[in-house]
Amino acid sequence: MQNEINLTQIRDEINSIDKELVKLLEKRFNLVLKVGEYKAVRNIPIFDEGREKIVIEKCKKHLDNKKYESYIERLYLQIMNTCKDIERDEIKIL
Ligand SMILES: O=C(O)C(=O)C[C@]1(C(=O)O)C=C[C@@H](O)C=C1
Repeated sequence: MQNEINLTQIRDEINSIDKELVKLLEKRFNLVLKVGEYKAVRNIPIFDEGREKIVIEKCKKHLDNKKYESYIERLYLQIMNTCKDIERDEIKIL
């Protein structure tokens, strides 16, 4: 059926975008770990509210369609929460 073929094609495209997203997220995680190490050796707190606001504002500006702004905001809060978890879990300064 035409509709099923179309669904498969769209899902293939989603799969390939997910592949790129995961690769980029992994790069982001690796960079965040470097920030975490920098902070750990200097005793700087992981959470930086001002930086998180800047990240969200910058990301919203990258959107072509402003109707997604609040979704990008929520998604980035979640991404940064996960990044903070990674910093807490992975960085062990003895
Ligand atoms: O830039 C930092 O200071 C980070 O630790 C990275 C990051 C982020 O994921 O972008 C994570 C936690 C902070 O609250 C702010 C930003």
